[in-house]
Amino acid sequence: MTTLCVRDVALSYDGRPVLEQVSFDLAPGSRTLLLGASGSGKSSLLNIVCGLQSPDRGEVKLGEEAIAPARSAAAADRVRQRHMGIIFQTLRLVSALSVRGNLLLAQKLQTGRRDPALVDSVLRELGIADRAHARPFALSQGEAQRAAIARALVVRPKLLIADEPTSALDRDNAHRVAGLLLDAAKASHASLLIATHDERLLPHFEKVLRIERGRIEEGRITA
Ligand SMILES: Nc1ncnc2c1ncn2[C@@H]1O[C@H](COP(=O)(O)OP(=O)(O)OP(=O)(O)O)[C@@H](O)[C@H]1O
Repeated sequence: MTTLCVRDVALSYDGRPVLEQVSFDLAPGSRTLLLGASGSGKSSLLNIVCGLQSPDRGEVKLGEEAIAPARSAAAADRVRQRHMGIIFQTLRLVSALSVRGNLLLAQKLQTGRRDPALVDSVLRELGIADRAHARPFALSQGEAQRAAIARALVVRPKLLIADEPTSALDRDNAHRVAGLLLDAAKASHASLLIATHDERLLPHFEKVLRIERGRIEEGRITA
């Protein structure tokens, strides 16, 4: 069984190819790094996987649900909202709301309903239950990062995606955040896909997808 299936995806900007024949699968509960130099196409590929951007060619499916080509942009949005948790490089917490308010809002927007018990349990899982009523500006960097991870988990996603979660961090904090993401994905039984150029994360992952000159090379991490 596969969580995510990407087949022969291609993308060009203004006639300049960025992705060519990109194919890979993610198994349920798998942990995968998407590695590539700056400008290699990682964010473009994540956008395509999330249904935020359409490829020129190719297919993307999450389970049985089509993301590309999608019946409509709204159909792709629905798959993303119901089944994906996304942690952006800039955390994008709403400053007017508490941490708990941010999580409840995300849940309502993505699923149409609030589940306060699930929100409280995710806050506990991430170790920030005691900061539930704090506003984002009052959080430490580490707490804000946990809040952003917690927000991605309140829909119990099948796929948890993070874009460059550690590039601005020192070594210890990079490993700590990687550990948090791995634990969070495991607790939610989600597949984890992290796009990064931070090779320090390699030891935490079982599979690596390397983008080079628009193509993906797939490898298993054995060390
Ligand atoms: N909307 C766009 N229009 C034209 N070119 C674009 C657009 N978005 C990205 N590009 C170009 O496509 C290439 C891939 O960009 P992308 O952001 O996907 O790479 P990346 O691997 O995520 O880079 P980084 O690690 O620096 O964030 C880059 O050369 C970028 O300049």
